[in-house]
Amino acid sequence: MADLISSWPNKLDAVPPKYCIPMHERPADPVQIGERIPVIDLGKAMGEERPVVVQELMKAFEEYGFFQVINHGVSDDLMKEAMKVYKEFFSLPAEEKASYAKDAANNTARGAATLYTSSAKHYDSEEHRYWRDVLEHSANLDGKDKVTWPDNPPRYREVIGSYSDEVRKLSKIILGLVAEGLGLEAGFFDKELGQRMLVNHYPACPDPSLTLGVGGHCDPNLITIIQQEVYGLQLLKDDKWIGVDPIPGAFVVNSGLPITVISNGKLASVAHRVVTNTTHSRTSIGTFICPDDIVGPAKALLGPDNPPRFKSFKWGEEFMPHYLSKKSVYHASLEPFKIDA
Ligand SMILES: O=C(O)CCC(=O)C(=O)O
Ligand SMILES: [Fe+2]
Repeated sequence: MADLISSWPNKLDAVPPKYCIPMHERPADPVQIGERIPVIDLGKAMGEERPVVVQELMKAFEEYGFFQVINHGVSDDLMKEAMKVYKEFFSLPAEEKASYAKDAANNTARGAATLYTSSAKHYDSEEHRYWRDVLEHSANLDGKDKVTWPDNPPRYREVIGSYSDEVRKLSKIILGLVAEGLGLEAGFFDKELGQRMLVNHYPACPDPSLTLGVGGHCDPNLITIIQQEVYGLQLLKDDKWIGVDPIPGAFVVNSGLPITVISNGKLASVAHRVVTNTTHSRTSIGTFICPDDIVGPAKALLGPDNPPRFKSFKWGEEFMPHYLSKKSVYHASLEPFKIDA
């Protein structure tokens, strides 16, 4: 059974050896925040300032692969309620959480809700663990998968059902702006895209300098929409880790590797990681929007001046196995699909 950190009976004074990550990955300064990533006011996207918002978003995805979004349409109450539900979930008794847990070495199952600690596939040795527990399940449009979701706290399915619907709407607005910014037809991303909830819980840690909540990686999906309230997320810009400070009521949005392929290299997917802290546990609610099964450079972008830089591939069958084996090497999972200039 997975050894959930949030189920340990006692608070520890020291980090157990298997949670101490290799020296070269340890965060030199876990609390650094530095420059602020772009903040986009989505309220302006429906009015005459829409072209400005499109430009801001494109610039953010080109330069940072990240932005924060405010006035996004998801109500504050729903966001607070979802965060409460997840915090309650992670503080359920160990026996109850154990019923969702599975072997950390085999955490790729699709569909059913699963709970696991994050063993670091990222390192040569499977011995290393990150300092987080993860709850993961699909949240698809037809709602049929709801029966596999947790039913405790008792309002879980109702609250997270509304939350995942609202965040899906937000993802469509964001992807519509991305399509517009790239010069693609408005409905380019307007499909029934897969959606997953991936919720991280990082307990307070006795020594953040020895651990990471999750190691540096790029996301394998199209875009990720993160709700956070405690600092911990950092992204790699110009070879330096910079922090993403939580803005109350905002979401953090980042572009995953398929966006780089679809945009034929124009938009970035940027490596990010999570540092721990000694005083607060941190829960982050990730909504992962997945691409269509076939991913390739958008045809409308290609021409003599912009030849394809990637081959098309099947996301689930061809890309994901590479991704899962090369996760720590940031963009390495795209290598087999690159076309040399
Ligand atoms: O906890 C976070 O803020 C981000 C976690 C993350 O990067 C991921 O789950 O892919
Ligand atoms: Fe991520």
